[in-house]
Amino acid sequence: HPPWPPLSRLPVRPSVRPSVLPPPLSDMKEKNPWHTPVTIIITVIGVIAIVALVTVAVLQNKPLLQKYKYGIVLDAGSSHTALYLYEWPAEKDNNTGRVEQIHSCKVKGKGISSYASEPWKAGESLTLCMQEAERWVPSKRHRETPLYLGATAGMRLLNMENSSASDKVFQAVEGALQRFPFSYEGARILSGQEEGAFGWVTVNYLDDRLKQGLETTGALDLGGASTQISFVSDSYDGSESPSNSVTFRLYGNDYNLYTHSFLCYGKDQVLRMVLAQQTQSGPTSILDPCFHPGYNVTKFYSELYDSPCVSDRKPPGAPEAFAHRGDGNFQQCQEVVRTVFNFSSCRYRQCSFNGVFQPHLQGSFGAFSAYYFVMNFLNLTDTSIPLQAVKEKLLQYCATSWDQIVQQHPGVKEKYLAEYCFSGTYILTLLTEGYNFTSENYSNIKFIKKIKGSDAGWTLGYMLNLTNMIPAEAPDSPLLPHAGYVSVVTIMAVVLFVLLILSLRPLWPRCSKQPQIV
Ligand SMILES: Nc1ccn([C@@H]2O[C@H](COP(=O)(O)OP(=O)(O)OP(=O)(O)O)[C@@H](O)[C@H]2O)c(=O)n1
Ligand SMILES: [Ca+2]
Repeated sequence: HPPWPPLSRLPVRPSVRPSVLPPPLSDMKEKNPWHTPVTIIITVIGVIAIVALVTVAVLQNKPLLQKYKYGIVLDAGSSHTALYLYEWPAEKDNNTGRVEQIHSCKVKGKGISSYASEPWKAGESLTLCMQEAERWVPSKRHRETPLYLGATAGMRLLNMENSSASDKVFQAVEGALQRFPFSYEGARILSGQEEGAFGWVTVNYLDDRLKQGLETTGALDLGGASTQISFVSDSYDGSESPSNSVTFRLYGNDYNLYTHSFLCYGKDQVLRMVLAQQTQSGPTSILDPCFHPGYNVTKFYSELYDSPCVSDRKPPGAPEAFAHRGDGNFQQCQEVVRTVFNFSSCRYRQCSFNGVFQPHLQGSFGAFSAYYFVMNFLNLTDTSIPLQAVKEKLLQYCATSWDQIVQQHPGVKEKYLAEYCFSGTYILTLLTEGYNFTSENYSNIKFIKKIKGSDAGWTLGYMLNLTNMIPAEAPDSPLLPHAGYVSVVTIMAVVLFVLLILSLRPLWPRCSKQPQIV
């Protein structure tokens, strides 16, 4: 017998709550069983505990207000100086923290070695970029921010030629840098090996290859006065030609790096050598296959031969100047460029050129600085283009008249513009005939400027080394990534809380009788 009348006998009321349901809250005689002081207190304490636990977990592992440290490196190259500003999370100097370039500044004017006769100007030239760095680094970090200056081939040559002049340039630079509130850590000339090795460290650090112990990428750097090649080859253990060997232990891995720096083989000095080759007899005019037809500029013998790379070849009794005229012939240009390489003697198993040992090329390569400027200008950074097609493109480009070139590139400095035919030819010849890249492995080269926002070059590797930012051994990695850790703590806290509530069941107020049907 149903406790209530059958549905058909219920009085029909328009859209009303069936009377079998509990009455509205206001009608209820009993309190909600969860609204007792005990459950309210437990809930509040539980929620506070969970919030506290999660907050501690988050704060403990990752300060919400991330603090950063900074480092500044000045790259005093032969053709120009550039300032690089790096930043990294303050707590993680030497393991998981990643160093990033946050700013760079190109110093106006030429490289510091060009101020040999007026050294104070070398120091002065750095002021604007240094003031910029002062604004970029938060002032309370100024004093602890290390500042380094490294000079490369331009100062190497000046030091060889006139060491007191190079000392004076350094004094001027030092004086200028010490006026800034940073922690000045010195200015010096890097050796060719350092320049090559630190470029390699930079490329592989930015690619995350060192920390992960992956196969490394070789580094090809082309400057104005020297060029570097650095790579790891299984066929090289350092015993053959030890002067080319640099060993590192980084993140628990040993690396035996082959590196060589060719002084005078940066593109500005090679151009001098190529011009020296064409002015051996002291002519008043030359027709240069590496320059565009119609190019015609007066050049001075005294300026051309003012470098240790060519000074001993100055033709005796040469006139003051010569007309440098372009002929635009890639093949003939390559022939002249070849004359700067000496392939005749090698006392090792194998050599690149000038009797310098080079192991078998291995792996991929990143080619940066002037390699990139030139190949990017020529639209030839894509190395999947067959070598033969690259040569054909260059052949066409070199044959284009100077008038047309100037017209087609109104925004490019004429000094740069005039030299891309020569530079492209030199790069191709250096890679294929100097270093022995072939049409098969040419595509292993990548022409790059930046990796993940930081410029490829020796500066980052140099700073990482001097600040001991790459540990020899792999850092202990946390069991869980931060997000996983926080999730686990949260889930555990919620589970514990529910268990607590359940365990307090005996204390729960008993559910009262069903409300009566009215
Ligand atoms: N947009 C640009 C910028 C630079 N260059 C050329 O690139 C060379 C300089 O390359 P860089 O790597 O800056 O050389 P440095 O560091 O100054 O020289 P080094 O490393 O030999 O000391 C110079 O010949 C310069 O004319 C270029 O062709 N196009
Ligand atoms: Ca350089």
